[in-house]
Amino acid sequence: MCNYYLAVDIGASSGRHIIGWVQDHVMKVREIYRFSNGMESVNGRLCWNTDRLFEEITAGMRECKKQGIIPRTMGIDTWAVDYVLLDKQGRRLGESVGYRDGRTKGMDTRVYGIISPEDLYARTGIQRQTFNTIYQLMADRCQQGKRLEQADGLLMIPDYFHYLLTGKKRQEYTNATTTQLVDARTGTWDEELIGMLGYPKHLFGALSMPGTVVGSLRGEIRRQVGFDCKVVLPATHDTASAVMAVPSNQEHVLYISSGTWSLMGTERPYADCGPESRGANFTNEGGYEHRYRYLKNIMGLWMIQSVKKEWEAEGERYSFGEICERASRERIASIVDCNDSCFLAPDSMCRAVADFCNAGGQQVPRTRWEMAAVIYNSLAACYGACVKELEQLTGISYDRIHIVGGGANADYLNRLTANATGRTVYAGPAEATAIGNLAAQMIKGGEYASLADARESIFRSFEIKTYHSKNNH
Ligand SMILES: Nc1ncnc2c1ncn2[C@@H]1O[C@H](COP(=O)(O)OP(=O)(O)OP(=O)(O)O)[C@@H](O)[C@H]1O
Ligand SMILES: C[C@H](O)[C@H](O)[C@@H](O)C(=O)CO
Repeated sequence: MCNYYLAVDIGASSGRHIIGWVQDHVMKVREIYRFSNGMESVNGRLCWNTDRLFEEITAGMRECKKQGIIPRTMGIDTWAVDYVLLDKQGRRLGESVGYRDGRTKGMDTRVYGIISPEDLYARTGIQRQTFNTIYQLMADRCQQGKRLEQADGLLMIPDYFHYLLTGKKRQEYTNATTTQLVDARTGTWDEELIGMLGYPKHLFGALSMPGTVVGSLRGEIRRQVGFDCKVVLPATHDTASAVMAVPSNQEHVLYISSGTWSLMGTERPYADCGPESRGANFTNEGGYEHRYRYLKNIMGLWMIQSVKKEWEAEGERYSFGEICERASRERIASIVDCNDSCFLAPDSMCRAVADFCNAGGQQVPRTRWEMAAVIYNSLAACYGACVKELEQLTGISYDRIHIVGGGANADYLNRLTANATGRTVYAGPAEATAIGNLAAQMIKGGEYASLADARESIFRSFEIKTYHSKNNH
């Protein structure tokens, strides 16, 4: 008899319930339930529909019961930086505004009036992104009257869902670091910084590490889903979970966690909060066992998701596989800077890409497939530049790149990446985030002795495709 574990992995574009178990030291997984996700406009703000997402979470749990698979433990991971405020009764206070909403415009200037960007980076090691929680909280303070002062609790999105499941409020460490309010050295909230910014201190409690037991399901949830189980914290930031599933125990490994975003970097035992890292806008996000994810956010497959959606609105529906394959036949050479802020939340991604090409005197894509080819080639070019920066900053030469996440399925992009970086690319597993989520639970459950043990098992359990570069570095 094997033990089942349930990972609920909710990305910015889709969520899924994945059941995992270990047999003869091999990890097996099975998808039980899948649902879509995306920000929705509420009163002119881009928000997450947390009520619907929670309904999807319990619907997937009911499906587990229906299939006769009762997990021993479960855990939820999601994207980072966004949060829910709670009132004194523990109810959600207002909407959970999504990171692509424009409310943080100008909030960085306000924060820098209180603390310089240099000092902020030296303390937290987190890259500057206009949507980090630190700036969102400033927007809350400046634009939402007394909402922040009235709040009795602040939970990041997965913490909020764990709370709805168990009634227990926990603030998980890996996701907390993306707020840009955690001290990179101590791994605890930077209370002095929080005080300087005037954020209510009672919102920031003790941080809990992945592997912590949150508790059992509340009675109401037990009745709804038809079973009880323990909720165990995974690395609740999806990127932290994905990196746990990078299938290698080599000392120096480069990875790209490729989904809505492309997170490219390496795992390190310490944070580098120095001026060179700040200048290159690398981040030091907190990872499992206080490892650090030294990486850069690259706009990622959001660009492809966006053009796909636009084409669908025009009545043309294509799968990601089809888009990728058709793009591979094109020869257009135009390249855009994927990290330009014009691609963060444009009204039309197609127009934003075309305008960028036009402004630089490059060929403007004329067809859908040329548009997709420009995006894939631009992402690969960005990865190529990022490898160089990483090698310069770390002083280490890397010979391989592991691509994990849904983007590992993008065959054409993998080939372009191998050529643009001059490195061998290993693509897979595609469900790395859910697998990393499961790994944290399975280590807690005694199935694996350590993260190294889990990674070795993941390497043997899932298909990993190899792409050799035509341009050796
Ligand atoms: N068969 C495929 N061919 C090409 N690309 C693919 C394929 N399958 C998935 N992708 C790419 O992977 C991306 C989805 O990644 P993933 O499923 O990890 O998304 P997500 O979980 O919603 O995002 P995230 O967790 O990063 O926010 C898609 O946007 C798509 O571009
Ligand atoms: C804003 C993004 O959510 C975040 O930076 C990224 O790490 C992520 O969570 C991708 O899923």
